[in-house]
Order: sequence, then structure tokens, then C-alpha cells
Amino acid sequence: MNAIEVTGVTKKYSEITALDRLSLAIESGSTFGLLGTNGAGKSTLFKLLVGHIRPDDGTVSVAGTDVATAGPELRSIVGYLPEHAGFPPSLTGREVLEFHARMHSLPDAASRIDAVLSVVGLSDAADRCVGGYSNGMTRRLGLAAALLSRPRILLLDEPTAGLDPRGVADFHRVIERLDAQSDLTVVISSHVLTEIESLCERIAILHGGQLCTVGDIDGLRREVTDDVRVRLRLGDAASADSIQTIVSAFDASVHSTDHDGDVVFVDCDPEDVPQLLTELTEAVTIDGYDVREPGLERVFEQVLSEAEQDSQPRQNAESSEQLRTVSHDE
Ligand SMILES: Nc1ncnc2c1ncn2[C@@H]1O[C@H](COP(=O)(O)OP(=O)(O)OP(=O)(O)O)[C@@H](O)[C@H]1O
Repeated sequence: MNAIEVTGVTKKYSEITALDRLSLAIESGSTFGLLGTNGAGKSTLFKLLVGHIRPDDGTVSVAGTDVATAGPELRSIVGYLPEHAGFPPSLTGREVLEFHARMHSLPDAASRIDAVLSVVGLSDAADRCVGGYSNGMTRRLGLAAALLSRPRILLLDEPTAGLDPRGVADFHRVIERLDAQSDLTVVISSHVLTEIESLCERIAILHGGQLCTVGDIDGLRREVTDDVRVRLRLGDAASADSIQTIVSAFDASVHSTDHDGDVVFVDCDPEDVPQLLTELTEAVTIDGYDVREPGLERVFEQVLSEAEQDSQPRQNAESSEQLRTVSHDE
């Protein structure tokens, strides 16, 4: 069964088309990644799913309920962590949640608040003022608020943006625990492709308000390439040119090379890796290497470049410069 069904949805903000005839179904119980460039329409989709805005055309349903006609029960179906969730700094974490519980008329507020504080790891900080919370704690409080009404669907809009690596890891652990312990459907939007790769099974990529692709990550990778990516750390600066000379002898199977400082990336046929490494180590000093599956960034870049070739320039499209804001964690 699908937790989310969006059919032919268009949403405009005056002359800006934020979503353009979008159709997307997300299966119940899955953790789903929503990717896209800045301004692709991800936050707009979340706001439609939670009923904060209405589509100009098309239908949106969550857990079989049409959002257009749903009443307050929508709050117990969908939990939402917005991109910019702020709380009154003078309230404690617990008081913030008590306020949310009153808004949602939750019957068992006190025990529910204790439970969600424990899920997000804020029990010890519950009676401290939110103004003294770190960014990571504030995001986890936002997650606690989203979980308060025991939703069946959880929407997380860039949940780890601005968090330090430990904050990111803590947040991921909470999501993984939620994923393992329940049949919750989680939809995460993020610009950090490695985050989506580690948390999600399926993804959709949006661009200019349109759906470019949807599918499971491994399947999309296979559609894009059979290559592996060899990452080489060079022992001396002069060897980047030598590498180019050597890999050019493999031109049928080496599909691209790139470098970042003293690290060189070679995308090639997996069968050619042993021969390539042998020849390279004979010719240049290599301090280390590894061989990886192509990252999700390969899928992302390919899908977007195809979408850009296919589409007419859009009045409200963000500049191609912004494509580079997507994080590539090499
Ligand atoms: N309230 C609004 N008024 C006018 N335009 C808006 C409004 N909200 C969003 N937009 C525009 O709609 C488009 C989609 O915005 P949206 O915030 O949904 O994108 P996004 O994919 O979430 O972007 P980002 O990754 O930068 O957060 C953008 O062109 C944006 O400028």
C-alpha cells in the first residue's frame, strides 16, 4: 500500500511554478529520499502533504486520506519537521512539547512527551531552556514534536542541515532506530547525498518542480553505469599528469578521470582495475587507494544533466551555479 500518493499536482506562487504536474507514490513503511537542486520544489511538496498549502491542480493523499478534505486527524497521520523549525528560547524543551500536545489535543500528553524525549535522546535536557540548546538538540526537539502525535508518516525537510558530524550521526541513529522499530514511512529531503544513500532505499529526484526520476538507489545506479570508482592518493604532486598518460591507454574502459588535490578518481570497468593498478604503481608513487561503487552523486548529476537538456529554460529555475551546492562527500 502507498503511504503517499500525489497525482498531477501543480502548485504556483503567483508566476512561479513550484511544482509542475507532479505525480509520485511512496510505499508504506519505507524510508524515502527526496533530492533536488535548490528551488526544485521539495519543501513545497512537504507543505502540501501536511496540508499547510493547497495545490492549484491535482490531488494529494496520505495514508488513503485526501488532504483536501481531511480534518484534524491529518495531524495524527503526518508528522513534519520543517526546514526552519524555531522554538521560543525561554521555554524548556518539555514546555515546547506540552504546547504542541495542547495544539493537537493529545489525551496522554505527559507520558507521550516523556516517550518522545527519550526517543530523540533529550530526556536529560528536557527541563533546560531551548535558547541554550545546540543546533543538533533543537533539530531533535523538532523531531520530538513531529513524533508526538504518533504519526504514520514522518516528513523531514533537510533534518541535518547545519549540524556538526556528531550531530548528524546522532540524528541518523534516531532515524535508523525509528525505521527498525516501526512501520513508519519516513520521507527525508537532503542535499547531502551520502545521508540519503545511508538512510533510504528509494529516492526521487526533482528539478524545476518536475519529477526527473524515481526508483531504488541500486537500480538507478545500475541504469547510470556499471563502472567502479577507483580513488588514488598520490605520493607526489607531479604524478597527476603521469596518471592521465597511463589511463589514456585504457581509453575503452576508463570512462572518466578527475582529481581533487592529490586524490585522483578513475571511473572504469571493474575488470580493468587490477591491470590499471599494476601499471599505475609501476609508474607513479601511490600512497593509498580504494575501489568503490559509483556514488549517488553520479546518478544525481546524470539525471539532472538529462533533465536540463530536455527542459526549456524556466523563468523560475535557479542558476546552474546552485547545482554545485549539493554536497559530495568523497
Ligand atoms: N512562499 C513562497 N512565495 C513565493 N515563491 C515561493 C514560496 N515558497 C517557495 N517558492 C518558490 O517555489 C520554488 C520551490 O521552492 P521550494 O522551497 O519548494 O524548493 P526546495 O526544493 O525546497 O528548495 P531548497 O532546496 O532550496 O530548500 C522556488 O522557486 C521558490 O523560490
